[in-house]
Amino acid sequence: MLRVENIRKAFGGVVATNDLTMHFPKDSLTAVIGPNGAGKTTFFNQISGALRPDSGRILLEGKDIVGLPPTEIVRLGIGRAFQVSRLFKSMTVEESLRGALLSPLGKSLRMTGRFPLKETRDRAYEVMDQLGLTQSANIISGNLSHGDQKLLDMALALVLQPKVLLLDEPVAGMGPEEREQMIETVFALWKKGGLTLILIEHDMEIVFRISQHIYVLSYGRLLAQGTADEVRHNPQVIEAYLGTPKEEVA
Ligand SMILES: Nc1ncnc2c1ncn2[C@@H]1O[C@H](COP(=O)(O)OP(=O)(O)OP(=O)(O)O)[C@@H](O)[C@H]1O
Repeated sequence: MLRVENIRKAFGGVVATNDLTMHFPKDSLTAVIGPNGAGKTTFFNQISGALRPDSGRILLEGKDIVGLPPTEIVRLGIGRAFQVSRLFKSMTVEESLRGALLSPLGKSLRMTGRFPLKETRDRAYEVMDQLGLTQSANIISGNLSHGDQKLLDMALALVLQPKVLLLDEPVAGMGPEEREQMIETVFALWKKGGLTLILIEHDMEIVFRISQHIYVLSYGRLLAQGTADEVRHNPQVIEAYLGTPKEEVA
């Protein structure tokens, strides 16, 4: 579904992503982890088109998307929910979602037939149902709890029916209960099928629990990859996180 080949991005002397090659098969759930400053956000920024790689290719279903504007990348099927919610704070949840569908981008998706629904309301409610937001349909977005704001953030990406969804730290800043709920929601969403999910997350317990495949970055490079068990016991990963190869991560 999505393949990045040798992407490199430097900021002055800092190489934030250094020759990264990764593959995200259709309908997979993959986590990208790494210590602070490893290059995770820069990696997402390149996929979503916010940053252009200095070199390398990003192939979505075989088409190189490097250099395309972010709106075009969304139109091609890559959605992103942000670490910090960017919401229409003064609109209700339903209005926000319908607003996204009525935006030029939403309209163009509907017209190309990838989004065949005539009624934006139906689509808005479908996504609210999926994420457990229906009861909050009439609440002003700015008044939602932190967890529900993150759900709305995800809903705004989902309402446009992405093929690939980038989730940037979905449980950041949440208490244990909210965190559990969010992970269940994300996992159920992915389980339903039809979505290739890529997750940046600092909470290792969650990453190890739900990911099919994990890529570990360190100083912009791919340090390790594999299943949860492979990564958890990888001495290089343990060293990168704990500074000592003697103990195990988590
Ligand atoms: N716009 C920028 N200008 C200069 N340096 C940057 C910029 N963005 C990122 N960097 C640097 O690139 C490196 C990778 O940063 P990035 O934010 O991608 O890491 P990260 O893995 O997402 O970190 P965190 O987990 O702390 O969010 C860091 O050294 C960071 O200081």
